Amino acid sequence: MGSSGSTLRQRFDAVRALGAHADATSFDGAIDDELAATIERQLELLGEDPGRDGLRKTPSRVAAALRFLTRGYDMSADEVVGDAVFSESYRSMVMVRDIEFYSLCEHHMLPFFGKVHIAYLPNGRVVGLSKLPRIVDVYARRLQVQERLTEEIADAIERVLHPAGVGVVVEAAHLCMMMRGVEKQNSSTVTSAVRGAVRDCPMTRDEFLRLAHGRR
Ligand SMILES: Nc1nc2c(ncn2[C@@H]2O[C@H](COP(=O)(O)OP(=O)(O)OP(=O)(O)O)[C@@H](O)[C@H]2O)c(=O)[nH]1
Ligand SMILES: [Zn+2]
Repeated sequence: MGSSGSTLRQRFDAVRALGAHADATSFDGAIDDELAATIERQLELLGEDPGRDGLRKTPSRVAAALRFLTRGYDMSADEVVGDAVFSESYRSMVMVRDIEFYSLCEHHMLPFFGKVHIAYLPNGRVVGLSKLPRIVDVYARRLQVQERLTEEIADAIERVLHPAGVGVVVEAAHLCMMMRGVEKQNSSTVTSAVRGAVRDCPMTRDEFLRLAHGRR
């Protein structure tokens, strides 16, 4: 599986290669059933009784939750933006701040979550504002590391909008550093990706950092 994730078809083929659901008609159904079976097995290995009342539906619930939390694999930035790109002469910085996100770290499959700030410099075109948080979800709803999430959001905005510059800042807390491992409750991780004039022009870069830190 590459960093962009596999397609539903590839995942279905993988499920079929295991010999399960050879004649299933629904890709989604086959994957959900196979996921639930592995979760039932995990419960057994953890010493639980998957047959007891409270756990009977847990494998299918967890399967559905995992599919929801990784639904970005079935989405693309181009699709979510659609035709919401509009000709405009406005050329100053546009920033959408404090976009909350939830992702799963690819090392432990535990949540990391926080806020994304996105800025771009229009180059004759602006994008519908809601599409920026939608782009965040396309890449956050996958197994990720924070650095790649940051870069992928910036890459997508460049590709879709061809702006004069892009800046993305991600601030996050990682549960794998909080509830296990080093058990540090108050650290936060900040990553950034800057492109075009947001990287190369000192004044623009300063404006971006000021806005990203909530100063005017
Ligand atoms: N760079 C980066 N590292 C991450 C991210 N999420 C989790 N990690 C780290 O991935 C690393 C995996 O290290 P390993 O030594 O293989 O795994 P581990 O023994 O579980 O490590 P500890 O968390 O230190 O107990 C850890 O240092 C995690 O903090 C992320 O988004 N970016
Ligand atoms: Zn982790």
